Amino acid sequence: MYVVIEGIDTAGKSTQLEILAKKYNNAVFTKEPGGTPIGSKLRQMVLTGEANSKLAEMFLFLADRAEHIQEVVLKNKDKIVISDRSMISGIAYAQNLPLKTVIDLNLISTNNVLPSHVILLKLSKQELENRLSQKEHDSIEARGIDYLIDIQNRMEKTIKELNLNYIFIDASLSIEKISKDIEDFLNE
Ligand SMILES: Nc1ncnc2c1ncn2[C@@H]1O[C@H](COP(=O)(O)OP(=O)(O)OP(=O)(O)O)[C@@H](O)[C@H]1O
Ligand SMILES: Cc1cn([C@H]2C[C@H](O)[C@@H](COP(=O)(O)O)O2)c(=O)[nH]c1=O
Repeated sequence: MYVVIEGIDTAGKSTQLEILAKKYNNAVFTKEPGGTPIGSKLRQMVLTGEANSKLAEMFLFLADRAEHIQEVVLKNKDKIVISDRSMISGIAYAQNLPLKTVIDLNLISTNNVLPSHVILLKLSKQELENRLSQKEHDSIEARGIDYLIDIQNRMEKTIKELNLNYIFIDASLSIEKISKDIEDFLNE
């Protein structure tokens, strides 16, 4: 089982992962970017805005993803792997390129491995504004509200385009209700 939890910045992914970690104590918890030693270095580079070129930035994420799939997802394919972000973020955040092109590049990076379960936490513009106002922004969050809402729409489109097994959850529901919906989805 390869489960991914997706959503734009502040959607509540870490909050739900903390709850999942208590329920699934035999699962492998991981993340993109940064789920491997090389990935940690790549994460630092992208989030501090070292790449000036958007294309270079996307290739850094793709490198992280290729290493992560080989070293974490495939090496634990007999276990439950639960990841904070995945190729869905990779496709959605690379919004300067056509969806089809980015999907193809991402499928190369994952060796065609797709998640078995996708959880997308969806924020309203108002709730996103509220949550972003309460934290310091990294170089991607600094791109603003409209940018992130566009990314969220691309996430939804990507999940449907790839015909994945998914649940979309309103991220402004209570933490407990979201967690229950996730548990039901994983137990289906
Ligand atoms: N269901 C919820 N209702 C209200 N606030 C929430 C809910 N879930 C999370 N939060 C709050 O929203 C903020 C962002 O949550 P969290 O860090 O879990 O998001 P994230 O998706 O992991 O963010 P990022 O991608 O930026 O790391 C935190 O202050 C958290 O306490
Ligand atoms: C995987 C991936 C991520 N991003 C962006 C999304 C976030 O702004 C950051 C990651 O930070 P988080 O604390 O882990 O949420 O990177 C991206 O632009 N492209 C990607 O492929």
